[in-house]
Amino acid sequence: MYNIVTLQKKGQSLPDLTLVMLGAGSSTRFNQRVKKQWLRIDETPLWLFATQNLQQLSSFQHIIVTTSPDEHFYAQKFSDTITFVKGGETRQESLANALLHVKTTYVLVSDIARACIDQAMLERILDERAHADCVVPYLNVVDTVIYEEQTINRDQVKLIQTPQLSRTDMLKKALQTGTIYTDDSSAIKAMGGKVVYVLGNPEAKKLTCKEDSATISCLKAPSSNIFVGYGFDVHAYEEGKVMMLGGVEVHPTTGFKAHSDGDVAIHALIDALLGAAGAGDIGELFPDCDARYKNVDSKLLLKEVCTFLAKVGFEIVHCDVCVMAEFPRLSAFKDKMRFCLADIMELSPIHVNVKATTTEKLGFVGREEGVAVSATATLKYYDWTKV
Ligand SMILES: Nc1ccn([C@@H]2O[C@H](COP(=O)(O)OP(=O)(O)OP(=O)(O)O)[C@@H](O)[C@H]2O)c(=O)n1
Ligand SMILES: C[C@](O)(CO)[C@H](O)COP(=O)(O)O
Repeated sequence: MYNIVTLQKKGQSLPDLTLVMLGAGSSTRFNQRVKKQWLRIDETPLWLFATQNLQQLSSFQHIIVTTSPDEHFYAQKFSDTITFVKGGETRQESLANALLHVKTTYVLVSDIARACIDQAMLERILDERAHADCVVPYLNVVDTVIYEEQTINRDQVKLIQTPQLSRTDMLKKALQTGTIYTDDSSAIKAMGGKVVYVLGNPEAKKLTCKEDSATISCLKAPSSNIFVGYGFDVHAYEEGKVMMLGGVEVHPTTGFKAHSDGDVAIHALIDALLGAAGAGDIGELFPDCDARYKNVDSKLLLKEVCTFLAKVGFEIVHCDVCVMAEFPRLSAFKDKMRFCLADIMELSPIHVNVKATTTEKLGFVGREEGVAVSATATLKYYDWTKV
């Protein structure tokens, strides 16, 4: 667990300040399987890297991170000192959700996509807090600016950055108007609040498209560590059902007792994959009390897990599945399972191994009460510096 409260503070201590990190975007313009908030900077996801960076520059009474609803359960596993709030459809909706939890007089709101904020820039912002409803960093424009076919005076154009410091009461009020603004200062200004502009920093550039990542200097490559996960699952036989194992039909009339299709091999494999990512277990993603998963084809669950792992920054390296069954005999199906699983995981078939064994008539497998499967999976971080 990352213990962010123990990181050393270099900067000002502002006990009446909450930090809100906005990280619930859909990363559409980044246009990669991995979402930009989950790029690993060495071992740390970008959203946490950006949060820790600000936390080292100042003290905050409370830290809130907005996450996409699908990634909320996973983000929570990284820290027990951060409050995680599910984001909304727009940046503003995510901010409004976070503000419900803010109790301090001031709130500093930052895009997780602006990860390289420096001490001097943050101090310029914090130093102005008594003089404005919102303090906002900006950059001057150095290029000619044409707006609707007309060249306009570039000296009157500002490029707006984050973090922005607002009086919490003003920001809460400003967001109640029903208009969608692309930043906090625009909402406060529209309400007649006082906005003070301080110089930002080109280094605080927002990571928007893939190409930006090479130009943002504080972002370091992901670690080359390999992560191993282990999964185990058991299902009892049930007559009158098709038996699915490893995505393949292996028996027409004796299947498994289960909420889903009972593919015990895929379930063990999913647990191994989630284990390697530190993402809990299959029940956290697909609860067996959820009607959506009644009789569900487990191949679809595996696909969903693969999409999730890619989104949060992982690539699958290799999987090994060991099926323990007295019945049916599986040697004729092992290769079919391997190819089927490899196809779903978009792996070369050589990186999926399927083994079958009996348990020499011992235990519940030996008594032909059911089938047990164990699986391991290895993952590595997606190397966004090489693509
Ligand atoms: N519904 C949203 C949309 C955006 N954000 C956050 O607001 C910041 C600015 O948004 P942007 O960088 O544009 O991120 P995305 O919305 O993810 O990008 P895109 O528009 O390309 O999908 C980001 O840190 C993003 O995660 C958010 O918390 N909730
Ligand atoms: C808040 C912001 O980063 C200031 O420049 C920007 O407006 C975010 O806009 P986006 O549409 O969410 O990228």
